[in-house]
Amino acid sequence: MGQEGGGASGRGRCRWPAGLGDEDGLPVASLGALGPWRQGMADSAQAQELVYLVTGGCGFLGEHVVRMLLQREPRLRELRVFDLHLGPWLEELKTGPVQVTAIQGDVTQAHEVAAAVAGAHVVIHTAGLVDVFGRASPETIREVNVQGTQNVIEACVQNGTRFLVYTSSMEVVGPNIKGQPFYRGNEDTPYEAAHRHPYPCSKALAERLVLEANGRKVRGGLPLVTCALRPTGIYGEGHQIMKDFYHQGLRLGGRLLRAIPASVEHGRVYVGNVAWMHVLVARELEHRAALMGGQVYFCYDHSPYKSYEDFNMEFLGPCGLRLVGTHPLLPYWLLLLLATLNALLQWLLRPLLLYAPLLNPYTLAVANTTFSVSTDKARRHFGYEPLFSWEESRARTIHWMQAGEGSTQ
Ligand SMILES: NC(=O)C1=CN([C@@H]2O[C@H](COP(=O)(O)OP(=O)(O)OC[C@H]3O[C@@H](n4cnc5c(N)ncnc54)[C@H](O)[C@@H]3O)[C@@H](O)[C@H]2O)C=CC1
Ligand SMILES: C[C@@H](CO)CCC[C@@H](C)[C@H]1CC[C@H]2[C@@H]3[C@H](O)CC4=CC(=O)CC[C@]4(C)[C@H]3CC[C@]12C
Repeated sequence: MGQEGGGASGRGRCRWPAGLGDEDGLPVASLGALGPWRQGMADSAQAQELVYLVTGGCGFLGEHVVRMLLQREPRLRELRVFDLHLGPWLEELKTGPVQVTAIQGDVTQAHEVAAAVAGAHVVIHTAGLVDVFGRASPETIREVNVQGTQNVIEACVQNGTRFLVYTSSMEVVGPNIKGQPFYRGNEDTPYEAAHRHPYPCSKALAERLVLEANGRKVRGGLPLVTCALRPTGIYGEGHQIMKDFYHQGLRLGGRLLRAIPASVEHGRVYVGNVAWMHVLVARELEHRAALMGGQVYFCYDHSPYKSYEDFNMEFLGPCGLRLVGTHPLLPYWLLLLLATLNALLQWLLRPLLLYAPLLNPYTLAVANTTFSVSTDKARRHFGYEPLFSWEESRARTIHWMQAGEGSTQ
């Protein structure tokens, strides 16, 4: 099953596995009066029968998915949390009615993945190496993001697990190497998805593998049903880069210097809503396999369209920082020079130490290119509505920022 329409497909200059057809014309879901959330709640009298596996369940997004599943999936019997590094917070979840099983493992190790998947009904695969700063080698990024995903798919097939949700990324589409804007586009918007950086290349390859696997026969003969969610830049409780900016601002005496024009629009989405979308998709894949199988969905909510820096100020402002300048304080050519110098320094210092600042030519290009989404595909296909309003998402993020050490309030 291919994507709906033939638009922003993520088919770029990375090396792709064998082609996948682009089928179209799927019927639009009619959800009736009850949205899926309320249907789920109505299900609460049902037996707790399902086993879910969340890979990367101790990461920024993964933790929110784990907590959301425990709160909003009444049919859950066992929740397996698989991660390279297990968080201590998992312990407190083990006292509830659902069996929470922590599995320390590596997605690049096929046998570890297979053991974790055995007996699971649904896999939510969020594990990934999120690195646009040159911390890891391209080979490692590929190994974790592409081979790790292939291992997850094979484990589903071998074990008879039928439902697989993959956390992809907007980066699968863009911004592309030409720096072309993607302004409030949707899943069908035509856009040349051409990448060179290892992270978007790896996410695009992995997404392709997941979509191609839709319809494969799993053990027992039934078809695998897969789909991919593409978050834009995620923010919320646990967002490390937001904390990095906060500390950078403190070092600069409570100021951040504007580097990117305010007119460059960035799509951002609250982590609680991204987690909610994963939970809903996982639940609805079973009932709407023909419609949703092999599909991609951007993750979206009611967060406002703003530049990356102006958006961050929604949270950093209440923590006592201010953004200096209505226009970039440095000309773009100078920023690019600094970014290039950073990349050169990283290369020179690599034998001695890891130098990986936020600014490099790739992050500058992403921050400086409009990429925002406007779509209702998730609502049409599986009744998604954001669980958290913008006001609530903002308040929760500010609360988390202020509770952290070093807050100026
Ligand atoms: N942070 C963002 O703005 C966005 C993230 N994404 C995607 O969402 C997913 C989650 O990202 P975040 O939560 O932000 O990153 P994160 O780094 O906080 O979480 C990733 C988790 O995967 C685990 N992991 C890494 N390598 C592993 C391996 N070999 N085996 C098992 N576990 C491994 C890490 O330990 C970590 O807990 C990733 O797939 C990422 O590509 C997509 C769009 C935007
Ligand atoms: C030029 C600097 C001046 O302040 C600002 C640099 C900001 C960058 C570190 C970020 C700007 C855009 C971010 C990326 C974007 O949100 C999309 C992403 C999707 C993912 O799947 C992973 C994370 C990221 C690549 C995200 C990373 C940080 C930025 C490049």
